[in-house]
Formats: sequence, C-alpha cells, structure tokens
Amino acid sequence: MTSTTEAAQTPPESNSFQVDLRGLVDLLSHHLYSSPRVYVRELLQNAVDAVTARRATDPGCPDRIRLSAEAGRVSIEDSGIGLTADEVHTLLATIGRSSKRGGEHGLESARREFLGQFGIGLLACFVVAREIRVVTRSARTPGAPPVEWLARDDGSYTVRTLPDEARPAPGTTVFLEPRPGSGEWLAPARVEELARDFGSLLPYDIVFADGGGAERPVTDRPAVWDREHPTPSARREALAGHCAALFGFTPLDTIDFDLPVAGVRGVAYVLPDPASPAHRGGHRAYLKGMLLTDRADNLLPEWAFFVRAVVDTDALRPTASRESLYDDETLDAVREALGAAVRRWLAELAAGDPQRLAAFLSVHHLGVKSLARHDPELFGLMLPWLPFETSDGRLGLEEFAAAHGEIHFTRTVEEFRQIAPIAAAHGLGVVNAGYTYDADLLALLPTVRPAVKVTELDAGAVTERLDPVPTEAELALAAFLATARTRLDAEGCDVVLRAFQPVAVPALYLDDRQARHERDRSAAESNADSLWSDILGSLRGSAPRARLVLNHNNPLIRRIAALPDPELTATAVESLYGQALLMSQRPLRPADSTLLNRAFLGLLEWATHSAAGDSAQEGR
Ligand SMILES: Nc1ncnc2c1ncn2[C@@H]1O[C@H](COP(=O)(O)OP(=O)(O)OP(=O)(O)O)[C@@H](O)[C@H]1O
Repeated sequence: MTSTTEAAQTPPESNSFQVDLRGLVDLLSHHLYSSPRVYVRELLQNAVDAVTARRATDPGCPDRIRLSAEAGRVSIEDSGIGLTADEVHTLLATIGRSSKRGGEHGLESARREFLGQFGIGLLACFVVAREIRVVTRSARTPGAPPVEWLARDDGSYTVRTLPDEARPAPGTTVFLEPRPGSGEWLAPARVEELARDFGSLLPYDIVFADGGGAERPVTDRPAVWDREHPTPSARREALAGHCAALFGFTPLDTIDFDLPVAGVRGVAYVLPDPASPAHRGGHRAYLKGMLLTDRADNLLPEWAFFVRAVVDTDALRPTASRESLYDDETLDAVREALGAAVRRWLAELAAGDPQRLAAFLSVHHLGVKSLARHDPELFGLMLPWLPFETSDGRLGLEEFAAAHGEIHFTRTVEEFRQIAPIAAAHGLGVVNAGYTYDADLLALLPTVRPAVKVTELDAGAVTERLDPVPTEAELALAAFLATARTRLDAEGCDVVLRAFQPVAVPALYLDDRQARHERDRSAAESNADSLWSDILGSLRGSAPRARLVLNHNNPLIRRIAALPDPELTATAVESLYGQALLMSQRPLRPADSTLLNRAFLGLLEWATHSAAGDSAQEGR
C-alpha cells in the first residue's frame, strides 16, 4: 500500500505565465496613462532614442525627425538606428523588451543615454490607433533590406521585407491608423500642440508637417534659461514672458537653478500673489528635454509653495507611465538641492537687495516663516524683515525686542485683541502668536538672539503692570469688593481693583492657560458622575484662578461701587463679569450663559421697576 503522500508526489512541471495579449495591450495602452495625449510623447521618444543610438557609433549621422499629421493619420520619421527583421521580432514584438537597457552597463546606461527603458512605450499608440505600421531599415547592418511590421490592437502582427527602394536610407517611420472615435487626438493642430508641449527641449531638431507642404519647428532650444541675452533686464523680461505663457502669471522674481551635481537646470518663478501653504504648485519637470509632467508636486520642498519651477534633469527616473517622478533617494537629494538654491537666493536678497526682499516678503512672509521654523540660520537672517503683529503695530521682532527687552506673547488672536492695548498702555511689549507659525518662531527666537527673553503673557504679568489703587481708595471700596468677591467666587474668579488705561474699559477678564485648564476641569467635575467627580475634585489645587480686574479709573465702576443696594451691586458685578468675559471672546460655559441671562434680566427688572416707580411718583 502506498501512502497518500507518496501518491500525491509527481515530478515538478515547468510552466510559463500565460499572457492574454489583448488584455495586456488594453492594459498598457488604455490604463497606464492618464490621457491619450501621451502617444505623441512615446513616438517622439523612440525617434530621439533611435537617433541617439545611431550617433553613438556614427557621430556625423543625420539627426532628422519629422512628425506629420495629415488626413487623420499621424506618422513620424527618424534617421535613427533602424531595425533588422530579427530585431523587429525581438524588440518591437516582445512586450517588455527594450534595446535600451541591453548594453554592457544595463539599466544604468539606458537611464543615462536614452529616454525609454521599459519596452512598452510603442504600445501606448494603441490608445489612439487600431493599427501601427513600422517601416524600418537598419543602420547597423547596411546590407539588410527594409522591413515592415504591421501590428493590430488584438495583439497580432505580420513582418515582411520590402524592396530596397521602399526605404533607401536607414531609419524608421511609424504610421498610425486611427481607431474610430480618436480623431481629435490625431488632428494636425492637436498633434503639433502636443509635440511642442512634450518636445520643445529635445536634443535634435524636430519638425512638424501638417500636410499643407509647410514644415514648422517643434523644438525651441536652448531653453529660455540657457539663452544668451544682451542685458540682465532683457533676460528677466524673457523669463517673465516664458512664465506668463506657461503658468499665466508675471513672476515677482526668478530664481535660477544650476546644479550640475544634481543634474538639474531650470528656473523657479516666484508667485506674484500669496499662495496657500497647503497648495503644492505643479512644477514642470523635463527629463533629458522631454516633458515628463507639469504636476511634479514633489520636486521642491513643501515649504517652497511660493514658487512654480520648470526644470530639466538627467538625474531623475520616471515611473512606467512616465507621468511622474520616481520617488527615490535621488529625488530626495534633488529636492534638497533645489530647496537649498531657494534659500541661497533669499540669503542673497537679504544681504544685497533688501528692497526686493521686502517686496517679496510683503507677499510671501508665510512661506518664509514656515521655512524658518526648521532653519534657525535662515530665521536669524530674515529676522529684521519678517513682520509680526505686536502691541506696537506690524513690526520685525528685532526692532520690537530692541524697544522692549522682554517679549511677551499671547497664544491666540482673541487674547491679543483684548490684552494688547492695555498691556501696551502700560509699557508691556506683546506679540500676537496666534497666527500660523508665529508661536514656533517666537519659541525659536532665543536660539538666534540669546539676549532676548520671550515669555508667554499670563494674567499675573498683566495685573502686575497695572497701577495699584492707593490703600485708602481700596479701603473705601472694601464692602463693594467683598460683595463682588463673594459673588464671583462660585465662578472660580478672583476680583482685583487696579487703575489702568484706557479709562473706557470698566473691567478686564484675565486668565492664563492654567486658569483655563482649571475652568475646564471644574466644568467637567460638575458634569461627571460621582466617581469621576471625586477624582477630578482631587485634582483641584493651587492652579491660579481667573481674575476680573476692575478699573478704578472708570466712572461706571465708581458709581457701581457706591450703590447702596447689595442686590443691585451683585447684579452689576455679574454684568461686569459677563461683559468682560464676552470681550475676552472665550467660549462660554453653561454656567456663564446662566449668569449672563440672570444679570441681564436682573438689570432689566431693576430698570423697568425704577422707571415704573418714577412714573408713579410723577403721577402723584
Ligand atoms: N523609431 C525606432 N527606431 C529604432 N528602434 C525602435 C524605434 N522605436 C522602437 N524601437 C525599438 O523597439 C523597442 C521597444 O520600444 P518601446 O517604445 O516599446 O520601448 P522603449 O522605448 O524601449 O521603452 P519605454 O517603454 O520606456 O518607452 C525599443 O527598445 C527599440 O529598440
């Protein structure tokens, strides 16, 4: 008896993957790319690579590439390396096979010399063509006859040799037979526009013919940033025109990129209007002169959202769709190098052209602040120029620190609005750190200017600055203050009397982070079940309480303090507390709303009663 295991054992059978050609062609032509437009790029790319390959062995060979669109048909002819019948079988008809990585240095040399590398590009043409015909003659094997390869989108093809006169000179012509419904992609104007968009910087002269007999150049080299200009201002003008044509705006300034180590040349145009830091502008990336994408978001660091860049590089790799950059270490390095170039430009402006820097910062200070957070050196450099909202107006921190020695800051815009005028009236320098990046930068300030002291503004610091009231005046108001303290104790708020500016402000509600925390804790305690309430209660401690600072300079306060009726005094104190709380723009707790309601109705009650009393008296 044989065991089950033995019975199941059969010799391993060697198999190959089965490929459904129709499915593969469909996948590569219709689903890899975002738009049919890429077929023009693939045609140009193969033609350019073919000329590059021929020039490697025959540097003086013709380098003609002619793209034409006529009567709904597109063709492209090159004077490149061409193919023999055998090569047609192995290269054109084998999906994934490319001649461009077969050399002794393999893939690396392909990436250095050629645009293509994957062996799938030609199939992209099936997105607009139902049939691709290639007529080619090898330059490497002069005796070989011309060959015709005819491929259909069902994955079938035929190969035949042609008589000598069918193609006397080496090179290749690719003809596309349109697929029904794709006429718009093969219309002459469209083809010419796409060829210019993709191919204007390609290294050989490419012409376009629309069938009317005229030929127009597709290529327009050298790139605008590499052209000779009679004067720097002529160059600036040319670049501004390029930017306007490309991106639709006139740049505030232009930053040159010339980074031979990173294999990158190009420019970055500074946006004339503020841009959202969350918006990463689409940069235009060319790979060896071929446009790869106009949405290369990851080409520059995130903080450089105030520029749109156009670069040509031979260092980066495309993804298989050739529509974006392969996110690898090289891209990281290029991104860093481009970021460093933008920083250098800023530093040079700071050192040599403060006026231009000021114009730039008036639009893009947010971007620079975002960058400076991670770059103390740059922060130090930009410090005199970066604007902050302060109790002395919009100022640079350096100037502000020189006037105050110590810088106080508030964490929120509301706090700043409420306290800054009062603090300023009493000689305290306050910066609003409620805006994006400002708190981070203030925290960084002592690193770049060690002499400057930066502290968060707390209720204690403000109260300390306000003038104390003479003892006799305070004693005279002792009864009133006692009523007020008792009334507001339940709200977790202390009452103090000070004389401060502006006179028109009757009361100031001050708390700091700890006091706010305590407020939240006690609110949570009153809402919690008994276990939590006990735990939260045990946390109650020495946290500073919020305080209501009454202004002895304010006539209303003096009148309230002199009210004979304790009931009315309590209502008035609640009203002052409520008003100050509203002015501080803090969110109201339910208890605060109840208090405000009560105080408001109490005042109405009192006002209508006394009015009724008056009229009753008048009636007598
Ligand atoms: N115009 C041409 N002249 C000579 N050979 C060509 C031409 N077009 C294509 N070939 C040959 O056919 C092969 C396959 O071309 P295909 O466009 O599919 O891929 P590729 O260019 O090698 O790589 P990629 O998929 O990255 O474009 C090429 O490697 C090349 O050897």
